[in-house]
Amino acid sequence: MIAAAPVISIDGPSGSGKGTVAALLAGKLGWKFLDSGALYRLLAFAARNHGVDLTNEEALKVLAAHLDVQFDSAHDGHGMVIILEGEDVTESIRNEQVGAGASQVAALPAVREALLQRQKAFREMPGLVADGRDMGTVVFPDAPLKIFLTASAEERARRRYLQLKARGDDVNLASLLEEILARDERDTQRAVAPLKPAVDAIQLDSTTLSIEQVLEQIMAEVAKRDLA
Ligand SMILES: Nc1ncnc2c1ncn2[C@@H]1O[C@H](COP(=O)(O)OP(=O)(O)O)[C@@H](O)[C@H]1O
Ligand SMILES: Nc1ccn([C@H]2C[C@H](O)[C@@H](COP(=O)(O)OP(=O)(O)O)O2)c(=O)n1
Repeated sequence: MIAAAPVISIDGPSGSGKGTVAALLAGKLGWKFLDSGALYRLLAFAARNHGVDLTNEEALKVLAAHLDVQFDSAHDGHGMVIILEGEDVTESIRNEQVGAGASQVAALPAVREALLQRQKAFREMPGLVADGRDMGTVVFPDAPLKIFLTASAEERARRRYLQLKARGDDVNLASLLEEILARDERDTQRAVAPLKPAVDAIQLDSTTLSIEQVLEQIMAEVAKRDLA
């Protein structure tokens, strides 16, 4: 039997640093990268474009199954470009409105089922770093290294505020904190694949850690397991 490619799953709430750390880790290891949240964001974005209501599970299931999306490496070699139906949506899916819509469609079982195979297909040699909410619990339960990354809600709101402000978005810290708390609530309380640490996950609180310190701690776990 051919061994499956190793997976490092990084799950956690919004703003804990998953996406940043997962992309850096994948770059460092030369592994593939799955930003699973982008799929839910793309679905919420496509639904708005096509006039599909975010509660219409049947229509969203069909849309999810036919989502015409491409993840390309950026020309400068950093990051990823996301193309939806021929349009570059890399930036436009990154606001809190799309994030909230993503969290809403992500609670629907038929949507999660429709996106499951698409996520599993990212698993390729030499390995995959996967970021999301249920990477270690549902999509890649056999991942040899599972990280559950957290930070206080206040710190996560502060990070998101700085990130969106740097892009030129008109943002407000108090409402970002409210949105983050509402999303935490929806993501942890839903019936299917709720946000929770896998029993064998390593929990890392990044509230007072820099991105480099988080990366160092994960690399130490990679080394312990001889993954690279
Ligand atoms: N440990 C950290 N310390 C300070 N800022 C961080 C840290 N981790 C991530 N950030 C910043 O916080 C913002 C949100 O991080 P991101 O990776 O998008 O989080 P997530 O994917 O968990 O929502 C980004 O601007 C990122 O640079
Ligand atoms: N594996 C995943 C990834 C994201 N989701 C849902 C729940 C999240 O609130 C939204 C958006 O996820 P995303 O990781 O892009 O959001 P953040 O960058 O953490 O703010 O999608 C999910 O249910 N399962």
